[in-house]
Amino acid sequence: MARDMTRAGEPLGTAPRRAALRLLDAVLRRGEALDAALPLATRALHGGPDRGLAHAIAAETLRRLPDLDALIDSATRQRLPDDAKARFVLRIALVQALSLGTPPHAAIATVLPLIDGGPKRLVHGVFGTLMRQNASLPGQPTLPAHVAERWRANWGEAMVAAAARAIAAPPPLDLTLRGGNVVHPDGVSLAPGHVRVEGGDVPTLAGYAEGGWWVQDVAASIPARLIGRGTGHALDLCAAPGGKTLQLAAAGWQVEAVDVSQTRAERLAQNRARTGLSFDTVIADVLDWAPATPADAVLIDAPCSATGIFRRHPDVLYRAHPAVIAEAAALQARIFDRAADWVKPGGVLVYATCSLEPDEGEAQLDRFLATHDDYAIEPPRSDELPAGISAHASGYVRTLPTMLSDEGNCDGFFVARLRRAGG
Ligand SMILES: C[S@@+](CC[C@H](N)C(=O)[O-])C[C@H]1O[C@@H](n2cnc3c(N)ncnc32)[C@H](O)[C@@H]1O
Repeated sequence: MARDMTRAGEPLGTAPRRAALRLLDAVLRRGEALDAALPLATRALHGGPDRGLAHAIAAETLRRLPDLDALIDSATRQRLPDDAKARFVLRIALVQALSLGTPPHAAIATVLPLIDGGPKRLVHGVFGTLMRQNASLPGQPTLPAHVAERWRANWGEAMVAAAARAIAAPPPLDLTLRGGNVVHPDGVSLAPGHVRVEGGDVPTLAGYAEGGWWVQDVAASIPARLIGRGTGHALDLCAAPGGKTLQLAAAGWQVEAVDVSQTRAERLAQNRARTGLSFDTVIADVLDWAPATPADAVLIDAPCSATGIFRRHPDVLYRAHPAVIAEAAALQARIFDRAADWVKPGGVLVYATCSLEPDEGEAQLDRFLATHDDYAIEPPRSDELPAGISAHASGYVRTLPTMLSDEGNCDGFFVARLRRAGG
């Protein structure tokens, strides 16, 4: 039976803060994904609101980490080690008081029990000093230095500034529409079959139960847009939870959706049931598996560092180390090469990653084209792309945080469409 982690004698509300501490520990010390750590870290909490609070505290701490640490360092004579529990607890107290609107006395009272015999007086003292100084967080968050440095080197200063601005505010919610007359919340449309809404609790939004739409960032809708409408056989490789599978099925294709993860494939099944769209699912490792026949269209949404989705998943900023990017890039190259054999002559191959790292995008395309002379890049027409997004001069699509800045930005994606010779 679930047990509230608030222990006897602790202030009410300590339990979600303890769960937030566990989440931060999972991400920052063990390199786990925030969402993957959520079930275990929050398993003893009663109900959704406490779980939501724990997640919100941890996610906001990750969005604000360098600025929170700078405040902590300004108020300690001896720098606290990065992994000191006192630093973790201070981050949680400060982010609540300075960003989440928690009254300071509640922010500190609910974290002090987490110190467990540690330097409570130090934590209390640092927090009190900063509150008396009217400490505040900058309007534009500071990105972790190693990420800012890498992105500056690859994309320039304007991209780093745009990324920092983009992480400051909750991103809008993009919906992909199934087609026809479907019920959906009001919003702004940046492309056919797309609507951007302000956000909210997804299952309560208009039309969710009817299954006429699904959540998918506008940039994430580009890969399937570049395959377009068709009635032939389409392979969707690395398909779960299925945003692109649903798009392809809605566009008329006979889709075979392949993913290695049984758990994630369950999300594919739920999405199929809710939208009423039809497609086949295969649970397999694409490095071992092969289709029975080549397909008219193949979409690879390759596993990657996911740095392009840092707005909704700020933990990627702390997990996507160079070694992780290099490992993902090696896997992407293997999947890309295998999929090349699964496209019919004259068919189309779309390669995509939700990454802001050229090694997972531009460099993959260069390597592929240098080793596959039966493929040529097929640049998108402007009417195939959402408003405000254009193709790179080399014919692929690269979305960056500098794009759609007046509309609420978009995820970072790399998408290339290739046509196989013959047919
Ligand atoms: C970027 S996500 C896919 C998102 C999905 N295409 C969508 O639009 O909802 C990458 C997926 O690749 C899957 N994956 C990773 N390695 C794989 C492999 N070797 N074979 C098949 N699927 C793999 C993961 O389970 C994950 O679901």
